[in-house]
Amino acid sequence: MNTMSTHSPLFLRHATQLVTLAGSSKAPLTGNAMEDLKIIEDGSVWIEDGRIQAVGTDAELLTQYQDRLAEAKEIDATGRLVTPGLVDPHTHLVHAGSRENEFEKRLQGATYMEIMAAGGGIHSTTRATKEADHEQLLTESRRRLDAFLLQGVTTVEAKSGYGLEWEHEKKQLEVAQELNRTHVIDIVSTFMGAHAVPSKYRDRPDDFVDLVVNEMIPKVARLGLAEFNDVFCERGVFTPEQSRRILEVGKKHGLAPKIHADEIEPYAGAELAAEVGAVSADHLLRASKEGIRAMAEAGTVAVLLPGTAFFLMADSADARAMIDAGVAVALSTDCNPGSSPTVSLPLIMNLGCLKMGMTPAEALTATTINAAHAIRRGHEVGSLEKGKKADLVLYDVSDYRSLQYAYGVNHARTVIKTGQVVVRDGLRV
Ligand SMILES: N=CN[C@@H](CCC(=O)O)C(=O)O
Ligand SMILES: [Zn+2]
Repeated sequence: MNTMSTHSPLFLRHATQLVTLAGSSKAPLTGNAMEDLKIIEDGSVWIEDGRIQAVGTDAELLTQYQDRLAEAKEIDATGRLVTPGLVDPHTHLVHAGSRENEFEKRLQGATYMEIMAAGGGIHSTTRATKEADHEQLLTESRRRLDAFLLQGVTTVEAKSGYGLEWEHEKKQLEVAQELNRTHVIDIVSTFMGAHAVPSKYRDRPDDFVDLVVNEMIPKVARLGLAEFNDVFCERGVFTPEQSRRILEVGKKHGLAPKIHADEIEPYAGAELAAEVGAVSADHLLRASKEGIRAMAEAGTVAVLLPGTAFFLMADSADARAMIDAGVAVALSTDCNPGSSPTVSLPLIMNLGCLKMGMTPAEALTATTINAAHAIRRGHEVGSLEKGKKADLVLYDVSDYRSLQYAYGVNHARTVIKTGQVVVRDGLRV
């Protein structure tokens, strides 16, 4: 939502640690640079017209704005950590229903893919989403967005893919658009018509691919319903050849490619991501060494989803190997009812550290500036520097490592979105 502030300037002062991540608006951070959070101690930020006007030590900003102090509203961040608003670059936000029954089945030994092959999984959420009307989807998704916001998330990517028919894919994308207009969180939309092969196409999946590329993608592009095009490239879902076709046709229509790659089995998804110039390849639990190398060369961001590995009781992606190979790594919740029903990026950071060998600093980079680049918003959000959207989070701790360390705890107290306080004392304003 465009919540450009017409109010007085905000002067946030004296943050014990002001994590700025400044200087990387053009490209994501890779290698050792992912550890450099560009922290300012006793840091302050001057905010006006929804944008960051200046960032520095309190002494610097006091000098710069001494003539205007009287008109500003002050926020005292003494003893507090302040970070950029968190960015979630991979969610299935817009959906209906939940899948507790499958959770129980998996605990008894059924696998995610077995459940899907038997007509459950993505198909089950597709049935619920098709039955839901626009209003119901709006209400359910808005509730999830509110929960994201309370944990410091200010930008969220949202995929379709629970319609699998034009009418319902369109409905999901329209709900995402309406949420973008009416909720303070900014939404970035991705079309994912190729999320599963509908049962009536089970024996002729290429006919469904035809439908996606010949009808759905052109309509999505014509109506301006999404910016990205995604596909679930996985054995038993879409092959690398089908995925390539879907992503290449998307590109012709101006939709930037993303891919669900190498999640359950190695399937050369990372290689395909690099080949088609995908903005991001996501999951990558079973990505090959060659695929990782190719992604590093192509500049494809790895969006890793350790909550999904945790929830599916699978081995996590090898974030360490990816960072060491020069791949820019981002982290996401994957918020969806089947493989990761969470809205907590701080929890995901914790799992990134404990399960994937990331450092706390890398995990924070991966949920801010690198996450922003994974959805082509690196110029707008993800760091605190002059000219960027004033999206900030103020926590009840003073050390950034507390965010990854205290798992399952929400430390966000104040959230500022486009220059306005939207969460105060942990509550929605
Ligand atoms: N793996 C594919 N898609 C989603 C899960 C969707 C679902 O199970 O409903 C994911 O990214 O994890
Ligand atoms: Zn996903």
